[in-house]
Amino acid sequence: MYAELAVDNTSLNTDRLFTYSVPSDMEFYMEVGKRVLVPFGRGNKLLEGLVVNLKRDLDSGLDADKLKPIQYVVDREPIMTLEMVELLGWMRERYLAKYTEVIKTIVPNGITMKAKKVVKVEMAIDETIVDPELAAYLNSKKRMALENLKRKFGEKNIQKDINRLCQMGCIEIEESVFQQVKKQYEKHVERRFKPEDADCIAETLSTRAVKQVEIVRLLSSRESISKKELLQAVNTSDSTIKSLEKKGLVETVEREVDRNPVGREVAHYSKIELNEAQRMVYDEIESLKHTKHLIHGVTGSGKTEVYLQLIESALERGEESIVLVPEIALTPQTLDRFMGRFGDRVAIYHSKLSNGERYDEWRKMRDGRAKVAIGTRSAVFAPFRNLGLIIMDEEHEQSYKSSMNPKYSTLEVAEKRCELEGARLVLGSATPSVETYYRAESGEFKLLEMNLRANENPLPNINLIDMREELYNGNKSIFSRELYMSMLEKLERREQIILFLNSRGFSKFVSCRSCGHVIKCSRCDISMTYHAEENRLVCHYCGESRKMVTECPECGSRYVKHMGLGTQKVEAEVRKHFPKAAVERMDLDTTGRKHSHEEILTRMKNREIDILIGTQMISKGLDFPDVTLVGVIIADTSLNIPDYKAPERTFQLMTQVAGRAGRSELEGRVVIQTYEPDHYSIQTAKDHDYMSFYSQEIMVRKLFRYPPFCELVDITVYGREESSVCKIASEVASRVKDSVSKSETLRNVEVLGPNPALIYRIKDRYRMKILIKARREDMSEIKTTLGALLSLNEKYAKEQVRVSIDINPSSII
Ligand SMILES: Nc1ncnc2c1ncn2[C@@H]1O[C@H](COP(=O)(O)OP(=O)(O)OP(=O)(O)O)[C@@H](O)[C@H]1O
Ligand SMILES: [Zn+2]
Ligand SMILES: [Zn+2]
Repeated sequence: MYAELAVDNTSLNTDRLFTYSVPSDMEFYMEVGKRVLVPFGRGNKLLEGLVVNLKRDLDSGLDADKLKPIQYVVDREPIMTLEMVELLGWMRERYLAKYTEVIKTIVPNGITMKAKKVVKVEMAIDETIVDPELAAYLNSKKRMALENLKRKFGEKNIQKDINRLCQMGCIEIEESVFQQVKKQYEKHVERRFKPEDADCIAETLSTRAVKQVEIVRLLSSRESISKKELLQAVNTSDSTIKSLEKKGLVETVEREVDRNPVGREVAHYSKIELNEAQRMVYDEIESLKHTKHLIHGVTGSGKTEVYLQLIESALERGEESIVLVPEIALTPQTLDRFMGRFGDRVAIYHSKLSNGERYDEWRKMRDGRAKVAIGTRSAVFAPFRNLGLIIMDEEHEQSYKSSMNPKYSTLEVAEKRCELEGARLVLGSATPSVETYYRAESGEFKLLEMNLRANENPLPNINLIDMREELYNGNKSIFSRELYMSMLEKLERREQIILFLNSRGFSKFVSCRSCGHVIKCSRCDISMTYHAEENRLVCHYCGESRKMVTECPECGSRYVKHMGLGTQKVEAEVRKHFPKAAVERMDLDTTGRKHSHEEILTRMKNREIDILIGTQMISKGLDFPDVTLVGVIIADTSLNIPDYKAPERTFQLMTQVAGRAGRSELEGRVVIQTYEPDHYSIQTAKDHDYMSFYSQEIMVRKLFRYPPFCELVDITVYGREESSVCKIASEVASRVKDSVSKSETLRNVEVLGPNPALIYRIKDRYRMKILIKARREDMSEIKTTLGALLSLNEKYAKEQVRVSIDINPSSII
């Protein structure tokens, strides 16, 4: 038998499978998806590999005698199912990534092992031949990591001795594997008497042994208890337990514990009777297996309850479920609903978990103790074996696209996984992405609508305020009169306020404060970017550039500015104008500590905060009944990011933020301040009119040829030396252009660039971009060229330049 392995060798630039022979005594437990250790390269260094394929016959061109044998099998159970191994291969091709990169994405850090050198003592060491302390230590331990030995005695002191002992055959150095993440153990006290004997035992114990009696009584109703808990409950010390142990009534054992990633108790969250709209959606999804669904439901329509009940019915069938939420929506509120309904059958999975926590959660799923995984994008790889359902909430969110290799789209991976494993896929959003909605219209997803809020309250009324008029009328403050008055009113009624600042895109675009005109590129209809160093405006799509204007080309006003306003400034203004209100700010600065995010939300829930100021972080998932006013300080900042997705993002943000207001019986109000009240993103958001937004946006996409009407390939060339980056970027561009123009079939492919990236320099690295627009059916041919490009990275590395490729990036700035 032969095995094809993906070997974990980071120094290798070629990405292929390596063939090894499987020793015959290993054959019966060799399986695809298990990890093995193999000697690699000339030095026969012991490396880890994943079994991707098993074969009876050898491919021609390979010589059986020259193959090395596999040395160890690491896993007793495969770490990947056959379907996951297939997904691995698919991801590698789709995202032009390496095997090892994809494996490390699918299986969490900490599961992967590292080979370590271990010293094994073969025969007793005479203390006269080496340092006596070392000899004594070796003799007492028999086996230890070389690392530890070095640490204890110092590298220089032992090197000679170790070599000498090796030559004499007293010790041997071997490679061994250690699990990087240690399991955690906790002491438990177990009952060793029959519960019905408890009374009898209690009587026989000395009358002075009150605490012992208490423990016996406590254990009469349960088999075991953690020692810590027991000591607290009975308020006693170790010696009490020891006495009982001596009498053979209890025994202390070590038990493995799961780390608790939530770190708090969660209240039960009871089932809610579905209303008619929810019921229809639920029935539809339940009736069709193997299908993809899109729930388009307004904010507060009760999508979460539908998810919960779908999971429940999957559980009844013995199937597992994955719930994906965007990074910023993984709030305690969301978690509580799932944990509150399904308890410890829920595993949590996101980037903020420690390695140990992630390892625990992973095994909980793999071993079948958890049946529901909830988490951010990597939860799509939850190691379930009988997957029935993947739910992707807020389907349109950017954080579902990975920006690290493999640069995968969570939606695509979820689709593929559902196809491979015969599971249902359910997408949910109040503002589906244009691409997804387009696919739903064309029948690829089953479209399900929920148009009303679950509690039958109307959606909040949205007021648009034209900030140009405010200025015209002499109001230079960041609050329009309308917003100011509304805030006063709500504070008086002791209701809560959320102020939202769209932090994306500040200082980037240039606009006229009197007429609202934004400087745009003449060829791309995208706002130009202000480059302070050269005092110029540049279009990041086509490269057009011109001098920064001093007066508005539209109205001649000299009040042309690039914008700049942060949450801190907003907070200061709020405190100045509303000195009595309890104000809190929630942004990246204030939520750095591990649970600070939770703390702020808890205080919000407890009504200790009157005004919560925040960025994107507070735009979704929050369900506070007393929030009756949402104010958007400036809406259009995200509109002017030079990205074709800017209008869509703005519409989504406005709709989501507005959705935080008026979720209970109290009437909600939203005030959106803007310099571009006529833009279709803002107009349609005001009317809660997704369809109207979609139909305008899809026309723009078609006209300018953007997704869903093409696939985008974003090539970034970056490095420290500006001239090398530019040189290689044009080389890359002409390679791509060449292969496109030579091809018969690639006539519809456009290659744009090279152009400087929006953020031209990050951490001293210059970045150039090349953008390819292609049809989906052209992609496989293009990938040949792209693959060749990536293999040139080795050559480019000499000039410290790298090429990175992103298929359908979440933004192209
Ligand atoms: N059938 C129902 N009857 C009454 N109330 C309900 C029902 N279903 C859900 N709710 C309540 O309605 C509120 C909104 O529901 P939920 O948060 O699930 O909506 P959502 O569609 O996920 O909203 P968003 O997209 O804004 O996060 C919640 O407080 C929930 O408890
Ligand atoms: Zn103007
Ligand atoms: Zn342009």
